Amino acid sequence: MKQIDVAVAIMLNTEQQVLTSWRQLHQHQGGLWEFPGGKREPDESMFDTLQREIHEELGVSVETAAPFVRIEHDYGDKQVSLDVWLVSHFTGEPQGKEGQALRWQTIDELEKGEFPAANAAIIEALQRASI
Ligand SMILES: Nc1nc2c([nH]c(=O)n2[C@@H]2O[C@H](COP(=O)(O)OP(=O)(O)OP(=O)(O)O)[C@@H](O)[C@H]2O)c(=O)[nH]1
Ligand SMILES: [Mg+2]
Repeated sequence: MKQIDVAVAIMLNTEQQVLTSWRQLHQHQGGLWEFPGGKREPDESMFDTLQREIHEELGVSVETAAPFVRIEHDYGDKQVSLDVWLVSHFTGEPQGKEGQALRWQTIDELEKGEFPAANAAIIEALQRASI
């Protein structure tokens, strides 16, 4: 089975809130909220992907990130492997560089039903971990 490797960022601010962004309707799993990130390109490490995607989508530089969890999910039309990182330090103020809406929420406020199905396991892991 061909899996798509995706780097996903849990961007944390100083108030322990997490950044979520809206997936536009034309995207896979569009109309739902996500954690920013995207697909790995050939010859990139997952950390390279994380830094590139976060710079492209939010205009900020990831300074410190730690691997958090890896989630594999089969959507039927696509199989994804989400490599989820906790980003505790970044420089710049996140902006929706691709026109996407952004919001900050506490971990308790994250609602599984607003995200793609693969994210339920990420949200559970965040809510279990005391971050
Ligand atoms: N970024 C991101 N992708 C997710 C999440 N959850 C999830 O299932 N995915 C899936 O991961 C895949 C890749 O994400 P993406 O669409 O952001 O990839 P990308 O930024 O490279 O986009 P592009 O194809 O427009 O260049 C999509 O199939 C998407 O549905 C999530 O929380 N964040
Ligand atoms: Mg993306």
